[in-house]
Amino acid sequence: MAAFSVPPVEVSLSKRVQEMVLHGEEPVGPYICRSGKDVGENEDIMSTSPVPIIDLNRLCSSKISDKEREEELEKLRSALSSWGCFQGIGYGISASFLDKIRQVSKEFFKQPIEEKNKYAKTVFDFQGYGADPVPEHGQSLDWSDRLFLDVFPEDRRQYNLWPQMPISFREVLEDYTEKMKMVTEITSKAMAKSLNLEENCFLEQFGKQAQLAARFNYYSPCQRPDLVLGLKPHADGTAYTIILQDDVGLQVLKDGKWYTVPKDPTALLVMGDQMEIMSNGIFKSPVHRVLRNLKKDRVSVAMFYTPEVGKEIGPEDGLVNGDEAKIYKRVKDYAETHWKFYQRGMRALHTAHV
Ligand SMILES: O=C(O)CCC(=O)C(=O)O
Ligand SMILES: [Fe+2]
Repeated sequence: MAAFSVPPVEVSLSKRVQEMVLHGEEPVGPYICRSGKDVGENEDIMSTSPVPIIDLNRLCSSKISDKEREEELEKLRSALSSWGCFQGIGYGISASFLDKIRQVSKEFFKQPIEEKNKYAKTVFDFQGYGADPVPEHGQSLDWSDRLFLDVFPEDRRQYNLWPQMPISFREVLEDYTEKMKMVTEITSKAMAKSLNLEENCFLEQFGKQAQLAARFNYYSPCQRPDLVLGLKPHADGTAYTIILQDDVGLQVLKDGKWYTVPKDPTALLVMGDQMEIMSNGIFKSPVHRVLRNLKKDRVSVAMFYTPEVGKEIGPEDGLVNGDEAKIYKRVKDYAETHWKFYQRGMRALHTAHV
């Protein structure tokens, strides 16, 4: 299968965008529309989308009948094999806590650049404040502000890069990390059960030291949302990513059409490439992007969940009948392979095909 290729963006535009971000400028003038669509495309941002909602409480609670549980599992399987993602609710995390993590994220980004630059990273680093690593000449850059922090295993934390302001940032992120560990456990088990597999099989593949990294994204209001994207079309190289948003802007591609992920204060969106590999292609990993908004800013927290460093993962035995049926092979550190393609605006899933 050919790699998914996103239309290249002019090198000059990429450079210009980065310079403008640094100087807090807004885009004006005849730039190429980065989504390749007509001006005014953002009008569909408010359209309601049928991105499936899965109630995880219905899968875990003893008060739910077997029939209802089966129905929810079927819904989950169908969501992941058609949309490749779902909005998860019922994880048992309070709305007020989710508001807290959105709040500290926004407060961090609203600070003056000098304050944020205390946590600045170089263009070669992953962790810290600032744009993605930029080794590729002409790599297309996103119109967003970012903070990227490894949060689990704990020895990967670089606390010197964790913001000291707002004052509660560290405590809230530590708490959020614990909650996300619980979310990955519930989600991985639910995914396995939806495929009639032993519930721990995916967790065992990821390993006990599976990694979590938080990417805080901030998209300021933009005078020309028709000209720039907050985040270019891409898929995630993670086992799966868990996205918390405070407003609309995120869109997923399905059957050639972009759908806006609705705003739901307690929902966590789940999607990622490695689940496609481990489910032997039954689940799909969707391409997604983020649009900018004329008047409102937006914050999201993407928690990247990846297998332990150096751990091989592959299609579950229960899903393949002999090697012929295998669509994907076993891979190791796929997220790194993915990253190299991502920087060139491409997908990496073809590298995992048999
Ligand atoms: O901002 C969002 O909602 C999406 C973020 C995302 O796709 C990413 O960080 O990979
Ligand atoms: Fe993403």
